[in-house]
Amino acid sequence: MPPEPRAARKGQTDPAQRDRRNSPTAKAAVEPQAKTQSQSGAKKAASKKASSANLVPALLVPNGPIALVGLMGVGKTTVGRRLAKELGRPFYDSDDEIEKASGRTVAGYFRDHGEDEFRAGERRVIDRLLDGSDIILATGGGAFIQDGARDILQDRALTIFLKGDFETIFARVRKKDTRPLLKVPNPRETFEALYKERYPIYEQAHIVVNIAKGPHDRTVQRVAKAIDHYVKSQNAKARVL
Ligand SMILES: Nc1ncnc2c1ncn2[C@@H]1O[C@H](COP(=O)(O)OP(=O)(O)OP(=O)(O)O)[C@@H](O)[C@H]1O
Ligand SMILES: O=C(O)C1=C[C@@H](O)[C@@H](O)[C@H](O)C1
Ligand SMILES: [Mg+2]
Repeated sequence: MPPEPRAARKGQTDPAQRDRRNSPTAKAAVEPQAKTQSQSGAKKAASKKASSANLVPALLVPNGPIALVGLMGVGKTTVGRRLAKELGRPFYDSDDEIEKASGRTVAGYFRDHGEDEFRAGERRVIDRLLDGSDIILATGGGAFIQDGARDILQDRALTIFLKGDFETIFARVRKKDTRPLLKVPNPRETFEALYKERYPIYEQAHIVVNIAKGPHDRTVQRVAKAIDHYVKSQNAKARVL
């Protein structure tokens, strides 16, 4: 079930709004609002510097967790960290949290405990992180593929599938040899198999965003706009019902 359309202005976490979030009248009352920054101002701000604020001018963003899902290398961590900065929200990465909790690298954890235990740990970490707070969560590439973690993510977060074409993301993952699933004699074949198996599952996310060509920040902007559209479409539905 997608989360309720709990819209807030960018960076705001309004507790009163949270309390109202399950009320149908509250849904209907959330109107798309005029942008507070002019388009030209937004463009200037966006082009000024990759890491500067205001890449994401005054869009509607729901309260509660937002989770990025998708294949390894697509940019969940990179984009998630920047999105969190733009929205003024805390950022977490499930792989990092597993590493912190276990004192092992992801690769070390796979090696010593195997994938099944890693998945159980991943599920626990995601369960702990999704406590309703307004966080941005970058998930590990396989998190959304396992039923248990996917159910938790779908129930308690607004999920966003970052979708990239095979060659672009394979070129990225080839640069590092830290990903245990790709430490195989033919990583291209393995990656292709994961791509084919997993894409239909990632498609179940509440929102799908094609990654942009070029700098990370273009994708950050796309994600923010997609969230805004999603909230507005949910509000429109609430008004019709
Ligand atoms: N738009 C981009 N242009 C160029 N490189 C990028 C872009 N987005 C991400 N990258 C690079 O691709 C690599 C993988 O990105 P990242 O670690 O964010 O992916 P991920 O989806 O979190 O992967 P994993 O599931 O393995 O954690 C990083 O080195 C990152 O800098
Ligand atoms: O795609 C996957 O299954 C994985 C992706 C990484 O983020 C790590 O969670 C781990 O390497 C497994
Ligand atoms: Mg990552």
